[in-house]
Amino acid sequence: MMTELNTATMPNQGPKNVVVELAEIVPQNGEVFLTWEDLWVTASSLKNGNKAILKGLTGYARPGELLAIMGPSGCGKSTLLDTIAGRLGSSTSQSGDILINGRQQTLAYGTSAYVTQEDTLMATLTVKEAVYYSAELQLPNSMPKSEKKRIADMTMKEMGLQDAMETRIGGWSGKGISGGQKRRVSICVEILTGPKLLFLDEPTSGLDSAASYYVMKTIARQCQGRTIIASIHQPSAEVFSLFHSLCLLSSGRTVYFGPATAANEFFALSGYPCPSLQNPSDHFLKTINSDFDQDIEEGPTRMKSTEEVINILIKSYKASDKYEAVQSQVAEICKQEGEVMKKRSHASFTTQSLVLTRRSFVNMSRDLGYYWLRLAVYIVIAVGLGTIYYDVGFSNDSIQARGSMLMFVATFITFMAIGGFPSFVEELKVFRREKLNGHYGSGSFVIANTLSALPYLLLVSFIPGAIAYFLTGLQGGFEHFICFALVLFTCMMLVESLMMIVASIVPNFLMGIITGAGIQALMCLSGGFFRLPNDLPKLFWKYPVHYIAFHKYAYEGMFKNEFEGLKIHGEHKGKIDLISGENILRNTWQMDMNYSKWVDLAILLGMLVLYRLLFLLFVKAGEKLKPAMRAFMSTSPKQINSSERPLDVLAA
Ligand SMILES: Nc1ncnc2c1ncn2[C@@H]1O[C@H](COP(=O)(O)OP(=O)(O)OP(=O)(O)O)[C@@H](O)[C@H]1O
Repeated sequence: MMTELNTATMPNQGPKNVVVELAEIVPQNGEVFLTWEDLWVTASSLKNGNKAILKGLTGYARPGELLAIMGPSGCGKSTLLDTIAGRLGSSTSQSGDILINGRQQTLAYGTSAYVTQEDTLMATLTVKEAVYYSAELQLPNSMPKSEKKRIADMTMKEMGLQDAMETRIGGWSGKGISGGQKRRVSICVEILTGPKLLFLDEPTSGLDSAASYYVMKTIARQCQGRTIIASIHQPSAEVFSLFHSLCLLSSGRTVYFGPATAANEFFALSGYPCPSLQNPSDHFLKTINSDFDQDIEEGPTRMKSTEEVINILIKSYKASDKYEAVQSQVAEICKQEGEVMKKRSHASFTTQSLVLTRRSFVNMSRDLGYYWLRLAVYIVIAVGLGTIYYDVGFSNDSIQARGSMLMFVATFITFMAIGGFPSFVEELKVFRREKLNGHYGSGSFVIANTLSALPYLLLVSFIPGAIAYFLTGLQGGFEHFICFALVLFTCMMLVESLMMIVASIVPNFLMGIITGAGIQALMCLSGGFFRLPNDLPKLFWKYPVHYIAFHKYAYEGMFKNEFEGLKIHGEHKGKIDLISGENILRNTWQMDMNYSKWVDLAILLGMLVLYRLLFLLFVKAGEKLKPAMRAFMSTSPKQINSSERPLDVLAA
């Protein structure tokens, strides 16, 4: 489509009629046209009030093109990407129109991918495993396994990862592949399915110039039928030549938006030509970087501050044919009201749950901090418990000893399940990234995490449990031991589930550990051991905390298991009396004897299901609440302080 535009007079340019080529703008085969108009983003803080990050940006991205967003550090590149990808944090508010194919619609599940600046990968997997698992998770069930493997191998090769395929990714738990290779793995797992819309936040950071070129070339090659938007810091001339369009930002304002090849001419016509032998992108960034307060030479004698130069460039852009072309293109795309985005076909829920279970199981087996370290510490503690309470006997004193030993197991051993929290938080980060990119849903993750943890939790509860149980000489019999170990196992799973809920609410793992520990401390205080049930203050501690705390049922289950059927050899006036365990439970520990230990175990299992469902609910609520909060916080541009509005908007 060709449109003739009458452009306004531009500094250093005479008025002219410009013929701008408008691309074919009817989206086909799930293609995506993305437009944003008068986009404002503000961050609000109590200390600094409202601060505009993006100031009235307008632009578009089309299928078959690679749009590069460039600008000095802090100019708003990531914010722009986050905003148009619908991922803006709730601490910011936005206004303006973002349309997909001319419609106000959300990106359908799995149609877009976002490679974030931070590489969030599973540190324990090798590159090959990470990409294979990702292919199995994302590609549809109808595709043969060999084809999935072929696509994964080809993509890894394209990303230059063939030599690192067998190396572990590594991370906080140990060194693995380099930062640049991680970047490439992150890109690799997102382009496996060829999403129709791809956002890349600084895909070349950490890469050397050759790797940057090859990675960007691979990305540019994916453009056919796809819309790709990448923020980039400092592209070499070769990388720059791969861009179709360029969006140049400075302090949240557009300095230039248009064909990448025409940017040089724009700078020259605005009075700031690129010196010969200088990389054009270096020149652009140097000219518009106001962070260092450098004056820019303008002729042999005149100097201008960077801020002045930026304002000149912005005015120049506003008066240029490029600006007109952007407005016309956006209007034209919006008029079309094209395709409604459809979900991409992907692996079934069962396949995703199974693949995730396998992946999580492998991760848990390789991450020492997840279970192995805990198993070792538990064994040491169990030996400690067993030797301190060794062969506890049946005397009067053994009542207190048995009670203390069981309380320690039900409270402190389970409390230490918190130790696996950092590993879980790392896994949760990977889940969040993959979930946002539509690799799978929250349900598969919760199921997979539960199933993969089962064997390890059985190990860490049964082995140390057996050591402590038999060394102490608690009630003999298989049934008694199984009940004791099952209560311990369920409590450990409950603590893990509690920590999962905490992780879904609290932003970082240090705060998570403190919060989780605090909640458990309150529950164990009201569990009925440190203060007997009838002595607990009625308000709050007894009703409701005592009944909500899983410790009540854990103590009851373990105590009933131990004391029921037990005969204690008590001494009364020099004579030996046999005291029944039931009496001790009723009178010494004030236990509710209206139901059996198995009911306590069943209540604990019910709580476990409830906790896992709550975790699922919190994860899902988070997904729904974020956009709602953003919509609630969205402001109209008029609410933004007028001093923040850019020159061009004020002038209009
Ligand atoms: N939630 C927020 N609250 C307050 N300020 C914010 C928030 N998000 C971004 N900013 C500020 O907005 C500006 C732009 O941030 P952004 O991350 O988009 O920049 P960038 O161009 O991507 O930078 P870099 O290239 O260094 O990654 C920065 O000054 C940043 O401090």
